[in-house]
Amino acid sequence: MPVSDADMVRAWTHVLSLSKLQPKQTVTILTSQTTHPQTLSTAIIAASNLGATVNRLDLSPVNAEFAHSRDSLAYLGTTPLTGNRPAIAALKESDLVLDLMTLLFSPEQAEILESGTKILLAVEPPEVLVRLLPSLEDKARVGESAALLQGAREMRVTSKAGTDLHLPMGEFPVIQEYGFVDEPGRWDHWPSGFSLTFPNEGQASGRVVLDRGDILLPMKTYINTPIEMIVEKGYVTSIKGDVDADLLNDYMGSFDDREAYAISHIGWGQQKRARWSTLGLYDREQTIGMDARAFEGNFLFSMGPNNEAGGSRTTACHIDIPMRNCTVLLDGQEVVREGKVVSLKQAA
Ligand SMILES: O=c1ccc(O)c[nH]1
Repeated sequence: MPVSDADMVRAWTHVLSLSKLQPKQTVTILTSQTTHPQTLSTAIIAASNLGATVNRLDLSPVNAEFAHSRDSLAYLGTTPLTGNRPAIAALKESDLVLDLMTLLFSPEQAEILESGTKILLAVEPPEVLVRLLPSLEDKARVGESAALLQGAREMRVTSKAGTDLHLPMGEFPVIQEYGFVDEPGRWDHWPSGFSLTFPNEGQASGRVVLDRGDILLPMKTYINTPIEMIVEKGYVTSIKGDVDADLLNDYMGSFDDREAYAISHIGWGQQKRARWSTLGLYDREQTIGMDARAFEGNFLFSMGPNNEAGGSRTTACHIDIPMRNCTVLLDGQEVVREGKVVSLKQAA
Protein backbone atom coordinates (compact mmCIF):
# COMPACT_ATOMS: atom_id res chain seq x y z
CA MET A 1 0.00 0.00 0.00
CA PRO A 2 1.27 3.55 -0.61
CA VAL A 3 3.01 5.27 2.29
CA SER A 4 2.33 8.88 3.28
CA ASP A 5 5.26 11.30 3.37
CA ALA A 6 4.46 11.88 7.05
CA ASP A 7 4.74 8.15 7.82
CA MET A 8 7.99 7.91 5.87
CA VAL A 9 9.48 10.95 7.66
CA ARG A 10 8.52 9.32 10.97
CA ALA A 11 10.13 6.04 9.83
CA TRP A 12 13.37 7.79 8.86
CA THR A 13 13.36 9.75 12.13
CA HIS A 14 12.99 6.46 14.06
CA VAL A 15 15.86 4.80 12.14
CA LEU A 16 18.16 7.85 12.29
CA SER A 17 17.52 8.17 16.03
CA LEU A 18 18.35 4.48 16.55
CA SER A 19 21.46 5.23 14.47
CA LYS A 20 22.38 7.93 17.01
CA LEU A 21 22.49 10.76 14.47
CA GLN A 22 23.50 13.91 16.35
CA PRO A 23 22.85 17.60 15.50
CA LYS A 24 25.64 19.15 13.36
CA GLN A 25 26.76 15.75 12.07
CA THR A 26 27.00 15.34 8.31
CA VAL A 27 24.75 12.95 6.43
CA THR A 28 25.51 12.29 2.77
CA ILE A 29 22.72 10.62 0.82
CA LEU A 30 24.10 8.50 -2.01
CA THR A 31 21.68 8.34 -4.93
CA SER A 32 21.50 7.11 -8.50
CA GLN A 33 18.84 6.80 -11.21
CA THR A 34 16.96 4.00 -9.40
CA THR A 35 16.69 5.83 -6.06
CA HIS A 36 13.07 6.00 -4.88
CA PRO A 37 12.05 9.71 -4.81
CA GLN A 38 9.91 9.41 -1.68
CA THR A 39 12.64 7.58 0.20
CA LEU A 40 15.04 10.37 -0.76
CA SER A 41 12.80 13.36 -0.04
CA THR A 42 11.71 12.05 3.36
CA ALA A 43 15.29 11.13 4.33
CA ILE A 44 16.37 14.72 3.67
CA ILE A 45 13.52 16.09 5.81
CA ALA A 46 14.08 13.68 8.70
CA ALA A 47 17.86 14.14 8.81
CA SER A 48 17.51 17.93 8.55
CA ASN A 49 14.89 17.98 11.33
CA LEU A 50 17.42 16.15 13.52
CA GLY A 51 19.86 19.03 12.99
CA ALA A 52 22.26 17.29 10.60
CA THR A 53 23.98 18.85 7.62
CA VAL A 54 22.49 16.91 4.73
CA ASN A 55 24.36 16.47 1.42
CA ARG A 56 23.32 14.52 -1.62
CA LEU A 57 25.79 12.74 -3.88
CA ASP A 58 24.17 11.58 -7.10
CA LEU A 59 26.18 9.14 -9.21
CA SER A 60 25.56 7.82 -12.70
CA PRO A 61 24.71 4.13 -12.98
CA VAL A 62 27.30 1.65 -14.32
CA ASN A 63 27.39 -1.96 -15.57
CA ALA A 64 24.39 -1.63 -17.92
CA GLU A 65 26.42 -3.33 -20.66
CA PHE A 66 27.06 -6.37 -18.44
CA ALA A 67 24.10 -6.93 -16.12
CA HIS A 68 21.20 -9.16 -17.15
CA SER A 69 19.09 -7.92 -14.21
CA ARG A 70 18.33 -4.41 -13.00
CA ASP A 71 18.27 -5.63 -9.39
CA SER A 72 20.85 -3.57 -7.50
CA LEU A 73 22.27 -6.75 -5.92
CA ALA A 74 22.56 -8.69 -9.17
CA TYR A 75 25.83 -7.27 -10.49
CA LEU A 76 28.33 -6.52 -7.72
CA GLY A 77 31.86 -5.27 -7.21
CA THR A 78 32.19 -2.28 -9.49
CA THR A 79 29.95 0.61 -8.54
CA PRO A 80 29.67 4.27 -9.59
CA LEU A 81 32.21 4.89 -6.79
CA THR A 82 34.88 2.66 -8.34
CA GLY A 83 37.90 4.90 -9.04
CA ASN A 84 35.86 7.98 -8.11
CA ARG A 85 38.25 9.45 -5.53
CA PRO A 86 36.47 12.80 -5.01
CA ALA A 87 33.17 11.00 -4.30
CA ILE A 88 34.86 8.52 -1.96
CA ALA A 89 36.55 11.41 -0.14
CA ALA A 90 33.19 13.10 0.45
CA LEU A 91 31.72 9.91 1.90
CA LYS A 92 34.75 9.23 4.12
CA GLU A 93 34.35 12.75 5.51
CA SER A 94 30.69 12.15 6.34
CA ASP A 95 29.47 10.81 9.69
CA LEU A 96 26.64 8.82 8.07
CA VAL A 97 26.01 7.71 4.49
CA LEU A 98 22.46 6.76 3.52
CA ASP A 99 23.07 4.40 0.59
CA LEU A 100 20.01 4.65 -1.67
CA MET A 101 22.06 3.27 -4.56
CA THR A 102 23.72 -0.01 -3.32
CA LEU A 103 27.42 -0.30 -2.54
CA LEU A 104 27.16 -3.80 -1.05
CA PHE A 105 30.17 -6.10 -1.66
CA SER A 106 32.26 -3.23 -3.03
CA PRO A 107 35.87 -2.46 -2.00
CA GLU A 108 34.87 1.21 -1.75
CA GLN A 109 32.30 0.41 0.92
CA ALA A 110 35.00 -1.24 3.06
CA GLU A 111 37.32 1.76 2.61
CA ILE A 112 34.62 4.22 3.65
CA LEU A 113 33.67 2.14 6.73
CA GLU A 114 37.33 1.95 7.80
CA SER A 115 37.31 5.75 8.11
CA GLY A 116 34.61 5.44 10.79
CA THR A 117 31.77 6.53 8.53
CA LYS A 118 28.52 4.61 9.10
CA ILE A 119 26.64 3.31 6.04
CA LEU A 120 22.95 2.39 6.02
CA LEU A 121 21.63 0.71 2.87
CA ALA A 122 17.96 1.39 2.12
CA VAL A 123 16.75 0.51 -1.39
CA GLU A 124 13.53 -1.43 -0.72
CA PRO A 125 10.32 0.52 -1.60
CA PRO A 126 8.84 2.75 1.13
CA GLU A 127 6.01 0.34 1.98
CA VAL A 128 8.52 -2.43 2.73
CA LEU A 129 10.72 -0.04 4.73
CA VAL A 130 7.75 1.10 6.83
CA ARG A 131 6.40 -2.47 7.37
CA LEU A 132 9.84 -3.76 8.42
CA LEU A 133 10.84 -0.78 10.56
CA PRO A 134 13.80 -1.90 12.71
CA SER A 135 13.54 -2.12 16.49
CA LEU A 136 15.73 -2.73 19.51
CA GLU A 137 14.00 -6.11 19.79
CA ASP A 138 15.27 -6.95 16.29
CA LYS A 139 18.78 -5.98 17.40
CA ALA A 140 18.51 -8.22 20.47
CA ARG A 141 17.21 -11.18 18.46
CA VAL A 142 19.87 -10.80 15.75
CA GLY A 143 22.46 -10.46 18.51
CA GLU A 144 21.39 -13.84 19.92
CA SER A 145 22.01 -15.57 16.60
CA ALA A 146 25.31 -13.70 16.20
CA ALA A 147 26.45 -14.91 19.62
CA LEU A 148 25.65 -18.49 18.61
CA LEU A 149 27.60 -18.08 15.36
CA GLN A 150 30.53 -16.29 17.01
CA GLY A 151 32.00 -19.27 18.83
CA ALA A 152 30.91 -22.06 16.48
CA ARG A 153 33.45 -24.14 14.54
CA GLU A 154 31.00 -25.83 12.18
CA MET A 155 27.52 -25.19 10.81
CA ARG A 156 25.70 -28.26 9.47
CA VAL A 157 22.47 -27.93 7.51
CA THR A 158 20.12 -30.83 6.78
CA SER A 159 16.61 -31.19 5.37
CA LYS A 160 14.07 -33.90 4.54
CA ALA A 161 14.56 -32.92 0.88
CA GLY A 162 18.11 -34.27 1.10
CA THR A 163 20.33 -31.35 2.07
CA ASP A 164 23.39 -32.32 4.09
CA LEU A 165 25.89 -29.45 4.05
CA HIS A 166 29.00 -29.14 6.19
CA LEU A 167 30.29 -25.60 6.72
CA PRO A 168 33.44 -25.33 8.85
CA MET A 169 33.62 -21.73 10.06
CA GLY A 170 35.54 -19.32 12.26
CA GLU A 171 37.87 -17.71 9.70
CA PHE A 172 35.49 -14.83 9.02
CA PRO A 173 33.63 -12.38 11.27
CA VAL A 174 29.92 -12.58 11.98
CA ILE A 175 27.90 -9.77 10.39
CA GLN A 176 24.71 -8.64 12.12
CA GLU A 177 21.95 -7.03 10.07
CA TYR A 178 19.30 -5.41 12.26
CA GLY A 179 18.47 -2.30 10.24
CA PHE A 180 20.31 0.65 11.81
CA VAL A 181 23.90 1.85 12.31
CA ASP A 182 24.51 2.64 15.98
CA GLU A 183 28.31 2.26 16.04
CA PRO A 184 31.04 4.16 14.13
CA GLY A 185 32.22 2.22 11.08
CA ARG A 186 29.12 0.04 11.04
CA TRP A 187 27.26 -1.03 7.90
CA ASP A 188 23.68 -2.25 8.03
CA HIS A 189 20.68 -2.77 5.77
CA TRP A 190 17.18 -1.45 6.44
CA PRO A 191 15.19 -3.74 6.27
CA SER A 192 16.81 -6.93 7.49
CA GLY A 193 16.86 -9.09 10.61
CA PHE A 194 19.49 -11.83 10.42
CA SER A 195 23.12 -12.62 11.20
CA LEU A 196 25.49 -14.17 8.72
CA THR A 197 29.04 -15.35 8.36
CA PHE A 198 31.13 -17.10 5.70
CA PRO A 199 32.47 -20.67 5.73
CA ASN A 200 36.23 -21.16 5.99
CA GLU A 201 37.83 -20.69 2.59
CA GLY A 202 37.68 -23.89 0.53
CA GLN A 203 36.16 -26.05 3.28
CA ALA A 204 32.41 -26.17 2.58
CA SER A 205 31.29 -29.60 1.40
CA GLY A 206 28.23 -31.76 0.94
CA ARG A 207 24.90 -31.54 -0.86
CA VAL A 208 22.19 -28.91 -1.06
CA VAL A 209 18.75 -29.92 -2.34
CA LEU A 210 16.61 -26.89 -3.05
CA ASP A 211 12.98 -27.90 -2.70
CA ARG A 212 9.73 -26.55 -4.15
CA GLY A 213 9.10 -23.07 -2.68
CA ASP A 214 12.74 -22.28 -1.98
CA ILE A 215 13.66 -18.88 -3.44
CA LEU A 216 16.32 -17.76 -5.89
CA LEU A 217 17.48 -14.12 -5.76
CA PRO A 218 17.92 -11.95 -7.85
CA MET A 219 15.59 -14.12 -9.95
CA LYS A 220 12.86 -13.64 -7.31
CA THR A 221 11.37 -17.02 -8.17
CA TYR A 222 9.96 -19.76 -5.98
CA ILE A 223 11.34 -22.89 -7.59
CA ASN A 224 8.84 -25.60 -8.60
CA THR A 225 11.30 -28.38 -9.29
CA PRO A 226 14.08 -29.55 -6.96
CA ILE A 227 17.65 -28.39 -7.65
CA GLU A 228 20.53 -30.55 -6.42
CA MET A 229 23.89 -28.87 -5.81
CA ILE A 230 27.08 -30.71 -4.96
CA VAL A 231 29.55 -28.68 -2.88
CA GLU A 232 33.24 -29.61 -2.86
CA LYS A 233 36.17 -27.67 -1.35
CA GLY A 234 34.08 -24.49 -0.97
CA TYR A 235 32.56 -24.46 -4.46
CA VAL A 236 29.32 -25.67 -5.99
CA THR A 237 30.60 -28.16 -8.55
CA SER A 238 27.29 -29.21 -10.06
CA ILE A 239 23.77 -27.81 -10.28
CA LYS A 240 21.30 -30.39 -11.51
CA GLY A 241 17.53 -30.56 -11.86
CA ASP A 242 14.78 -29.51 -14.21
CA VAL A 243 13.99 -26.13 -15.77
CA ASP A 244 14.71 -24.18 -12.56
CA ALA A 245 18.23 -25.62 -12.53
CA ASP A 246 18.62 -24.83 -16.23
CA LEU A 247 17.59 -21.21 -15.63
CA LEU A 248 20.04 -20.84 -12.73
CA ASN A 249 22.87 -22.44 -14.71
CA ASP A 250 22.14 -20.25 -17.72
CA TYR A 251 22.15 -17.04 -15.65
CA MET A 252 25.32 -17.93 -13.72
CA GLY A 253 27.00 -19.03 -16.96
CA SER A 254 26.64 -15.47 -18.29
CA PHE A 255 29.30 -14.32 -15.80
CA ASP A 256 31.83 -16.91 -17.02
CA ASP A 257 33.47 -16.78 -13.58
CA ARG A 258 34.33 -19.82 -11.41
CA GLU A 259 34.18 -17.57 -8.32
CA ALA A 260 30.42 -17.20 -8.86
CA TYR A 261 30.05 -20.82 -7.65
CA ALA A 262 31.90 -20.32 -4.37
CA ILE A 263 29.86 -20.54 -1.19
CA SER A 264 29.23 -17.00 0.05
CA HIS A 265 27.44 -16.02 3.27
CA ILE A 266 25.42 -18.42 5.44
CA GLY A 267 22.97 -17.79 8.23
CA TRP A 268 19.29 -17.90 9.17
CA GLY A 269 16.40 -15.43 9.25
CA GLN A 270 15.24 -13.84 12.50
CA GLN A 271 12.74 -11.24 11.25
CA LYS A 272 9.30 -12.12 12.66
CA ARG A 273 7.59 -9.44 10.56
CA ALA A 274 8.94 -10.75 7.24
CA ARG A 275 7.19 -13.65 5.51
CA TRP A 276 8.17 -16.29 2.99
CA SER A 277 5.10 -15.57 0.85
CA THR A 278 5.55 -11.79 0.56
CA LEU A 279 7.88 -11.93 -2.44
CA GLY A 280 5.03 -13.43 -4.46
CA LEU A 281 2.92 -10.31 -3.90
CA TYR A 282 5.34 -7.95 -5.65
CA ASP A 283 6.25 -7.42 -9.27
CA ARG A 284 9.75 -8.78 -9.78
CA GLU A 285 11.45 -5.41 -10.14
CA GLN A 286 9.51 -3.67 -7.35
CA THR A 287 11.68 -5.18 -4.61
CA ILE A 288 15.09 -6.76 -3.99
CA GLY A 289 13.33 -9.41 -1.87
CA MET A 290 14.37 -8.62 1.69
CA ASP A 291 11.31 -10.39 3.15
CA ALA A 292 12.70 -13.54 1.53
CA ARG A 293 16.20 -13.03 2.99
CA ALA A 294 14.94 -12.20 6.48
CA PHE A 295 11.86 -14.33 7.26
CA GLU A 296 12.22 -16.15 10.54
CA GLY A 297 13.53 -19.70 10.27
CA ASN A 298 14.91 -19.60 6.75
CA PHE A 299 18.36 -20.95 6.04
CA LEU A 300 19.96 -18.18 3.94
CA PHE A 301 22.57 -19.75 1.70
CA SER A 302 24.40 -17.87 -1.02
CA MET A 303 27.01 -18.13 -3.75
CA GLY A 304 29.58 -15.61 -4.93
CA PRO A 305 31.93 -13.13 -3.23
CA ASN A 306 33.29 -13.11 0.32
CA ASN A 307 35.03 -9.71 0.27
CA GLU A 308 32.16 -8.31 2.40
CA ALA A 309 33.74 -10.07 5.37
CA GLY A 310 37.37 -9.42 4.46
CA GLY A 311 37.76 -12.41 2.15
CA SER A 312 39.76 -12.20 -1.05
CA ARG A 313 37.13 -13.49 -3.39
CA THR A 314 35.22 -11.01 -5.52
CA THR A 315 32.84 -11.75 -8.37
CA ALA A 316 30.04 -9.77 -9.93
CA CYS A 317 27.62 -12.71 -9.56
CA HIS A 318 25.81 -13.11 -6.25
CA ILE A 319 22.96 -15.57 -5.71
CA ASP A 320 20.99 -15.51 -2.45
CA ILE A 321 18.95 -18.64 -1.73
CA PRO A 322 16.53 -18.53 1.22
CA MET A 323 15.52 -22.14 1.97
CA ARG A 324 12.53 -23.43 3.98
CA ASN A 325 12.25 -26.41 6.30
CA CYS A 326 15.96 -26.78 7.00
CA THR A 327 17.58 -27.85 10.26
CA VAL A 328 20.65 -25.77 11.14
CA LEU A 329 23.11 -27.09 13.71
CA LEU A 330 26.08 -25.27 15.23
CA ASP A 331 28.64 -27.71 16.62
CA GLY A 332 25.83 -30.26 16.87
CA GLN A 333 23.35 -27.91 18.60
CA GLU A 334 20.10 -27.26 16.69
CA VAL A 335 19.43 -23.54 16.27
CA VAL A 336 16.77 -24.00 13.59
CA ARG A 337 14.66 -27.16 13.45
CA GLU A 338 12.83 -27.85 10.17
CA GLY A 339 12.43 -24.17 9.45
CA LYS A 340 11.57 -23.04 12.98
CA VAL A 341 14.06 -21.07 15.11
CA VAL A 342 14.84 -23.05 18.29
CA SER A 343 14.35 -20.72 21.25
CA LEU A 344 17.48 -20.29 23.34
CA LYS A 345 15.71 -21.76 26.39
CA GLN A 346 15.05 -24.96 24.42
CA ALA A 347 18.57 -24.88 22.98
CA ALA A 348 20.24 -24.46 26.36
O1 LIG B 1 21.22 -7.40 3.32
C1 LIG B 1 21.74 -8.20 2.53
C2 LIG B 1 21.35 -8.27 1.21
C3 LIG B 1 21.93 -9.17 0.38
C4 LIG B 1 22.91 -10.01 0.87
O2 LIG B 1 23.46 -10.90 0.05
C5 LIG B 1 23.27 -9.94 2.14
N1 LIG B 1 22.70 -9.05 3.00
